[in-house]
Amino acid sequence: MAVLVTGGAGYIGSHTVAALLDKGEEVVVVDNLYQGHKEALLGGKLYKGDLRDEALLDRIFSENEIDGVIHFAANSLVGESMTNPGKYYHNNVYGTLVLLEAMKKAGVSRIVFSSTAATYGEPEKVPIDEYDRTKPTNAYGETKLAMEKMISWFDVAHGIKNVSLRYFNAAGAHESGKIGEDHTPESHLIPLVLQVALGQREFISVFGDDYPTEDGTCIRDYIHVSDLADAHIRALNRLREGGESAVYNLGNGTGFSVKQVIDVSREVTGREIPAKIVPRRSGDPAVLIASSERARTELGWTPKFADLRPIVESAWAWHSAHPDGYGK
Ligand SMILES: NC(=O)c1ccc[n+]([C@@H]2O[C@H](COP(=O)([O-])OP(=O)(O)OC[C@H]3O[C@@H](n4cnc5c(N)ncnc54)[C@H](O)[C@@H]3O)[C@@H](O)[C@H]2O)c1
Ligand SMILES: O=c1ccn([C@@H]2O[C@H](COP(=O)(O)OP(=O)(O)O[C@H]3O[C@H](CO)[C@H](O)[C@H](O)[C@H]3O)[C@@H](O)[C@H]2O)c(=O)[nH]1
Repeated sequence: MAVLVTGGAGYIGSHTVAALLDKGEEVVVVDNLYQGHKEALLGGKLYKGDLRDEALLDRIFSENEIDGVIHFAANSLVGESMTNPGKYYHNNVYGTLVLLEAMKKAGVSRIVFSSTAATYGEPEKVPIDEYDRTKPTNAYGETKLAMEKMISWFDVAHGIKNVSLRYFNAAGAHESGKIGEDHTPESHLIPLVLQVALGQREFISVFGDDYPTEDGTCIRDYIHVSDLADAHIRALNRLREGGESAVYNLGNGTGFSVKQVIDVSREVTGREIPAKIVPRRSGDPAVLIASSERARTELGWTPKFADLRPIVESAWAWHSAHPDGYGK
């Protein structure tokens, strides 16, 4: 039996593929390589193609014995989702519909889904737990919430059991040093800060220092990509054991400000890392911190990277050894 990983050549997907292979799982990947890199796959069988291609999905399910799906494939740039929401509904929501229909046809009844803290929008309280209100403030988060709900209705109607994992800020790289984060364009804080350390950018823009936080910059909950990978496998195994559908937050439960991220990166890299305060980026909540108690209790999940420094160290190990990522 194999696990189908959609978007498996992407950042979090490739780390999950690596973790599945370590556990001796057979892995099948579908990725159109829009953002992904075939070099990021440490094994498994790749179908290069689009999730929205019904015939391709039917072929993948008929050529392989799939017992569960881990679904990462999506577009995830918040800013772009605000200027081109149609792209997000088409790729994220319609893509998920095609996947679910193909699963239904093939009789595959387990899916672990990449959701996001963006489903909550501006939090009513921190830490955020799974019972808190979901009110996305951008089209990306709205499509992820729609995907979660669609998957739940396929459970009600067709018994497709599911776990939606709402992750906070993914960061870091694989311990082997072989795979890491390589997005074009890059929008995430830690890789951008490290690009400044590498001399590839002149300075890091700090999006606002007038937030109601101690140092005025936004606070986020950074979670290591390998800890995320581990949670996906635990979620899949829970479904294999007959567990009910569920939603879990995945974060460390500790927040770090943008300034703290820059300071820790200066310590880790020993480089100066110039920073410039620029206006706020629209749609950024001041503080996002996860309560992951439910994942800890029900999945037995404990993040190995509980502090920011080792997360930045692992990211730096990747970026300094691969300054051009996977290459052009
Ligand atoms: N990176 C984060 O901090 C973060 C936080 C919360 C949630 N997420 C979610 O996690 C998932 C993975 O994030 P990531 O940072 O690894 O992104 P990524 O862009 O690196 O990976 C997504 C992969 O999906 C592929 N893909 C996209 N559309 C496809 C399609 N129609 N058909 C086939 N392949 C397709 C891309 O080529 C890419 O390899 C996304 O769904 C994202 O929304 C990410
Ligand atoms: O050049 C930059 C980039 C980011 N930031 C700040 O750094 C923090 C982290 O920003 P990221 O873009 O790295 O991450 P986000 O918190 O915006 O987004 C992450 O969490 C979201 C959920 O809230 C989504 O899931 C999204 O995919 C995921 O990357 C934010 O306060 C942002 O304003 C800067 O100051 N300068």
